[in-house]
Amino acid sequence: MTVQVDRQESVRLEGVSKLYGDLLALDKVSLSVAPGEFVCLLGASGCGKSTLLSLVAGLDQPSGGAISTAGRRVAMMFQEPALFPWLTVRANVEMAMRALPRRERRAKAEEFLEMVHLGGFGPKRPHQLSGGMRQRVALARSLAQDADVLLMDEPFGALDAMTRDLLHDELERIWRERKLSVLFVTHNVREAVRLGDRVVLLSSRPGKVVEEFPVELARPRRTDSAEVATLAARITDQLKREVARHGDVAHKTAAAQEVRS
Ligand SMILES: Nc1ncnc2c1ncn2[C@@H]1O[C@H](COP(=O)(O)OP(=O)(O)OP(=O)(O)O)[C@@H](O)[C@H]1O
Repeated sequence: MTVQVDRQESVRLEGVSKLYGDLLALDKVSLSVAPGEFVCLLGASGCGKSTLLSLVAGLDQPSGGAISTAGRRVAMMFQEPALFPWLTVRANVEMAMRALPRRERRAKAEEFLEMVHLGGFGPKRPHQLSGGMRQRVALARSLAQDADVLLMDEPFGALDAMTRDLLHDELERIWRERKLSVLFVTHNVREAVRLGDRVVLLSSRPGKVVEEFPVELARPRRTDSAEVATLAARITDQLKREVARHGDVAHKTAAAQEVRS
């Protein structure tokens, strides 16, 4: 099934379901991301957030429904930077641009490293960098794919709070400068409110969109501000209600049967 995407959407999911054998991971999820929009996806552990990103990235196929990225280039970034340890930082970024001539590739890699504040670190190896710096390299590599849509799966989940704050600032700047559409998965409600134009809450498995929260706070925001804390508390309450519903086996079985039939 194909899905029409209008100019106001970079990514569109319509009634997307995903079954792994008997396990229904996603149940008729409909969601869209506008060009230049930053959408954060929250939900209990195992509710299908990573599954959703991998479907949008085309790494796997949905069992039902349709997904479109309207021909836009999509890059994905994971919690682990997954750099090649035997290559230099610059060569890791260059890997994303193998189609370009060597000289151009090298110049662009330097440009992307500057963008993430790692100018001068190109000749280093990943093990010579901190965790935050390695994640910056991964971000530079994603940007080097010349993507319009950036899918981010808990990219800062393993970092300390201070490093995460710095990376939030950098990601926000790059998102604005490059007019990216971002779909950002996190467990951290404050992080979602700090970054998102919109926070989408998925139910416990099978994942379904239960509520969307527009974030109308001025940018740049501070993770520790009262405004962020207030909205984060509201979202957390709703998230807790979803987690509490997790034992609803009858509902899950019925939904799985419906997708299969
Ligand atoms: N390739 C797979 N084969 C079988 N089951 C899978 C596969 N990938 C994910 N699942 C299952 O699908 C469900 C959703 O997993 P997924 O990783 O998408 O959730 P998540 O919301 O990203 O979880 P977390 O927040 O813990 O990272 C889980 O029950 C998981 O065990």
